[in-house]
Amino acid sequence: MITNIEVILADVPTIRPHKLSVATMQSQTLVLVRVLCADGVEGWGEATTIGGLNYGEESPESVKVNIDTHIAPLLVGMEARQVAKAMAKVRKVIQGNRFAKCAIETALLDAQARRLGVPLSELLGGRVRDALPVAWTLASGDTARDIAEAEQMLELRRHRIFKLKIGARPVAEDVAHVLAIKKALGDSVSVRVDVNQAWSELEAMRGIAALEAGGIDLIEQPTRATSQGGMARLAHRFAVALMADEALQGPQDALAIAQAGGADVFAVKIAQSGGLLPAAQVAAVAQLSGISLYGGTMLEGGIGTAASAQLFSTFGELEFGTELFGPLLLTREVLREPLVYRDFMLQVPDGPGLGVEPDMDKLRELRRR
Ligand SMILES: O=C(O)C[C@H]1C=CC(=O)O1
Ligand SMILES: [Mn+2]
Repeated sequence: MITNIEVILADVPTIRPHKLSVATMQSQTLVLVRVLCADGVEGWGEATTIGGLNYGEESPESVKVNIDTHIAPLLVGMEARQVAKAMAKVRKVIQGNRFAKCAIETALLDAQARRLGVPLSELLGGRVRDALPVAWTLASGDTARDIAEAEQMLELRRHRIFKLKIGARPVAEDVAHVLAIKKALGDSVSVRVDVNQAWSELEAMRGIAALEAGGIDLIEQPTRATSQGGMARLAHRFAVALMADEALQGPQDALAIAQAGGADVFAVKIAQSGGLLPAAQVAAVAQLSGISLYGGTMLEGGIGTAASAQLFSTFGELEFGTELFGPLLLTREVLREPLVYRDFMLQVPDGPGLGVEPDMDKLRELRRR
């Protein structure tokens, strides 16, 4: 039986300012959900988002209030082993709130997988890989600093895929910044950009043409998430891969984008999809439609990152890799044993459930009061 659900907010500074077109992050608010069950098993999930309400429509505080006030009372007293039944109730009664639903579903699945003594991946169809390629995001805003940072990552053998956050500056300036970095790093690394919806369709036509000519491998969410027609026209026009991120808020969007030819690649995000199982459906739509997969992040800490890794390990095809570097952007670790990044890959934890343990002493110190 589910006996208690607790939501913890923890503010953790980032290792450097992280500049997106919608916000500059100096810290990240981790939103952690802990589900306690009568049989002594507990499960954890994460609902971390980016930049308060700059990026999405749920804030850390709204997730906490909505779980505490509306979602937890629905679940306490229900059978903890019946995860699908519990989530069906939440999905029937609660509109929206995809991040909150994801954290709850993750925690219930974590508990159930621990009970069964299997890694969470095995409840999601079973893993086909034990390590995932991980991109690093260069977002200091400074070209020389970004190049130095990328060279350091190559040296450490931590990342050889780099995603650049652009869209805050005029198109020509952003293009010059990206191409200078591409030129400095050479052809053995993959350089990609994320515009976070900043461009108009006309700006996108100019920007993408220049980036494609400069050897950039992937263009993420160049235009407004709501402009599905625009993305489809751009995807039709250019050979370089275009990826949907903010436009993908679950399986229904996945189906509509696939039918409209509105992307070559899907950034699958567990929270943005509304949970691990809806995210698996997003991936299934992609695979059935000939759309490539990429494992996205909301810059979560170790718990959400482990949950994402458990799901992405089940994807048969993962052509563009992942960006599960969230914990590496944070100055504090919340796990007892940090996730392992080695040889450009994140090792998918293989213990029961998420395969990671939160450090309660560190959380007590970091949590908001
Ligand atoms: O993809 C996004 O839009 C959000 C996030 C993921 C990596 C990063 O640097 O920001
Ligand atoms: Mn993105």
